[in-house]
Amino acid sequence: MVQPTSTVLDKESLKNVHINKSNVDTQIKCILDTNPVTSTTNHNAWVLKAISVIDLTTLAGDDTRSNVFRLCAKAANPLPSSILEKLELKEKVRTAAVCVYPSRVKDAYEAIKLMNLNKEINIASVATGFPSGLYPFETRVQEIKFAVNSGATEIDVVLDRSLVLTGQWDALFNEVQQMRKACGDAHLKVILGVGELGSYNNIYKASMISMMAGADFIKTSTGKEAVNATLPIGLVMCRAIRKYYQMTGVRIGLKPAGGIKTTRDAINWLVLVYTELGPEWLTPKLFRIGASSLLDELVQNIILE
Ligand SMILES: O=C[C@H](O)COP(=O)(O)O
Repeated sequence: MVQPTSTVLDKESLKNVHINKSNVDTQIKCILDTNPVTSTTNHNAWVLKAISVIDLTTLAGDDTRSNVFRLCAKAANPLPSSILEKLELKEKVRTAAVCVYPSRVKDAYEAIKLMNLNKEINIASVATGFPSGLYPFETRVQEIKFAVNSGATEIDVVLDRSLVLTGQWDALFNEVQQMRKACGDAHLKVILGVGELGSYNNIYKASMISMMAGADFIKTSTGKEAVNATLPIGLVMCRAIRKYYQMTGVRIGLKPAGGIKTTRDAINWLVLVYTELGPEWLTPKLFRIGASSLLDELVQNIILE
């Protein structure tokens, strides 16, 4: 669990952040020119890596206990036996977590307990007035406690974007710090809602403030905004994570989420993180992909010879 580090970093220093959009776009083009897929074995290794970092998500108004049970079964056994037999894998492949609404956490907890996989599959819950964050602070914090008490081990909170858009950095820091406290031992992922933050500078600053206030992960989006996880935005967040690591020695995770649907999308994100943060970030402890419809596509793209 990451502790708040406001004493290490000075919030005032964020005033001089200027991120140049055309530089970001050029750098993304260079990164994506590096195609890591060089053979069938290597292609499958990237696909399996992508599966292992998925937070398998259902965040729909019609979510029920039974579809959460099905989601958990899929997270536990994402590959059909026909593929398992052909690949002869040494290690079991599972997704890193499932991600649900607070009221469905109990169902996920019971499903995962039934399979005896509590230590292998994390249970993430969205909270704090997902997706807008525009609810009273008291109820937002109560949602965190409710989800933790129901069995969530990871909490994906949303920021109140208005605090970013009006430059209320201290208020933002205080809110995230209190959310961190409410999580107790659960990991805190802070969803920035990047598509509604107005500029790359704001995305960078909100990333820094969230990390200073104790986020274990910074996450791009709820999946409900018009603009969700894009690679240029991912690059800006990686740069903030790298800067934070250089200044504190603490590694914070990245979770792109929202609109990641294809094998190419997933591999591009892995390449971005590998290039910008290094191979040590390509583990479920430091990298997740939040997605509701990516898994089937990845499984279909495993090449069997
Ligand atoms: O947190 C995860 C996102 O809500 C998933 O978005 P998606 O449904 O576009 O994959």
